[in-house]
Amino acid sequence: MSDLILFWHRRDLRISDNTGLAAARQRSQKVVGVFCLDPNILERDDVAPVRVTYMIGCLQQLQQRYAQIGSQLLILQGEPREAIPALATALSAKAVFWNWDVEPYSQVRDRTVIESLKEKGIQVLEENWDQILHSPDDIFTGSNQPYTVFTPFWRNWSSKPKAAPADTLKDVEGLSEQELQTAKQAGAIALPTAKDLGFKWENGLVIEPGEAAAQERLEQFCHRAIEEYKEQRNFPANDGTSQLSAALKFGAIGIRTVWAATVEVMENTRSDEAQTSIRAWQQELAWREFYQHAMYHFPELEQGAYRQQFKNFPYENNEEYFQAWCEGRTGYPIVDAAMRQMNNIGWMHNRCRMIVANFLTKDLLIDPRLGEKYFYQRLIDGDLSANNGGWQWSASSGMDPKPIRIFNPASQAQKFDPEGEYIREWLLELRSFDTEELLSGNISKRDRAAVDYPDPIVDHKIQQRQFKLIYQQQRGDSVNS
Ligand SMILES: Cc1cc2nc3c(=O)[nH]c(=O)nc-3n(C[C@H](O)[C@H](O)[C@H](O)COP(=O)(O)OP(=O)(O)OC[C@H]3O[C@@H](n4cnc5c(N)ncnc54)[C@H](O)[C@@H]3O)c2cc1C
Repeated sequence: MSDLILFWHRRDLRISDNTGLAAARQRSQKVVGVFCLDPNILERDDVAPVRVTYMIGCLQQLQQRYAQIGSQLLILQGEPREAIPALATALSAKAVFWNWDVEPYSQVRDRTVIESLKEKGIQVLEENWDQILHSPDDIFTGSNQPYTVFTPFWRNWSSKPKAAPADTLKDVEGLSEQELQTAKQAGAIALPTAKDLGFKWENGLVIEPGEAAAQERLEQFCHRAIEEYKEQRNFPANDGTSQLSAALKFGAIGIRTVWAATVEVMENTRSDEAQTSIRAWQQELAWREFYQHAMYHFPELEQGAYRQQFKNFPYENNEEYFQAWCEGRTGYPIVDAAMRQMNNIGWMHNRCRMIVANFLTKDLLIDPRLGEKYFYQRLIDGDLSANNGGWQWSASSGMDPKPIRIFNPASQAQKFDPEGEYIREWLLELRSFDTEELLSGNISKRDRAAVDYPDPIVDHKIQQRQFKLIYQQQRGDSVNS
């Protein structure tokens, strides 16, 4: 009889191209999955109902995948440091394997689980990376330090060979009926719905959960859009990006599979333009890793600004302004359209994420941590490292060096939504206005009142001057806009 290995899934909700799972299968034929609904995560006040709904959908699909190959995915609910060792002990598991994570909470949690398992004589697989192409300890500067600037990171990271996708789990043995009973006694439960867990999301999912849907999305994107990515990626009204972020966050797709797909399209195209686009998309995957490595090496990023002059920045934090920003009622059409997109579907285009984050921090003078949390409460793809990196980049408080960027909402709209399609899609009350009015925001008080659309809550020109002044007082640096 084979030894039982439990594989603890966390943000790798798939059986294909999963490095830890493939390692478990190499060790034994009897591999059973487990997922733990962790109150330390689910009871935080920044959990997005849409994200939990997507995650539960991925877990449903994963249970089906395990059933198809003759094994099971068990669900636990409780403190991982108690629930995982209790299940492993009850089932006399030889080992518990899982993939490593960069997030500060995961690092602490995993150490307590390892301790508890080792005390019970159960083996673990340590330091196994799966969700990134290179371990954070593999990409260092010449002086052996973590990178704090993206471009040299990218040069180093992109020059390194990438691993091929890991073997898909197959030919496995699951638990017997009797062992399943034991698992239940040790805490295994039926998979709850998001609603059972107290999360209400009624707007449907714009991104279909699960491994098969993620694979299909990747194929579709690589079939066509990736070759036009550089051109299309900045226009929120167009379907020019992959929308793979939720799948990458929860690991519904393996990063090696994603990378291999980009290499394949690169090999099959001779057009310089297409190759530049594919490279641009690969670079986004590198940004994702840059932020994950940064979170691993500098866990204090979770608490706030990286740059010294932003650590005590005197943000005004006007509550009414913050509320208006959250609701998409600032009176700036491109900002409001973007916020309503996120509030409605739980996803926002990258260009718009940059616009609204810039607006909150530079025009409304509100602490980026408030915006970061609001995003996390709403996004289907909410990810600590990417969200923190995006907010710090937009607030100019992060690792990227000067210049300080101040976006003008009207110029952004004119450049990236030139027909006003995106604004019209999300601001129904402004649908019949002229494009010029939508883009510039030059709409009379009377016209605004007639459709119950607010006046601008601040004046961009005044606010940007104010921001620059405060910034210069803090440090005396120059500011570009
Ligand atoms: C303020 C702000 C907050 C953000 N919050 C998140 C977040 O919580 N979760 C998240 O996944 N992304 C976040 N991003 C990054 C980016 O906006 C999204 O990854 C992207 O919009 C997702 O759409 P896509 O999958 O179509 O991206 P594509 O353009 O197709 O990019 C492919 C993949 O690369 C990664 N990626 C792309 N851009 C970035 C980036 N700038 N930083 C890190 N990874 C990137 C994502 O995994 C994405 O799926 C944020 C950006 C900003 C400016």
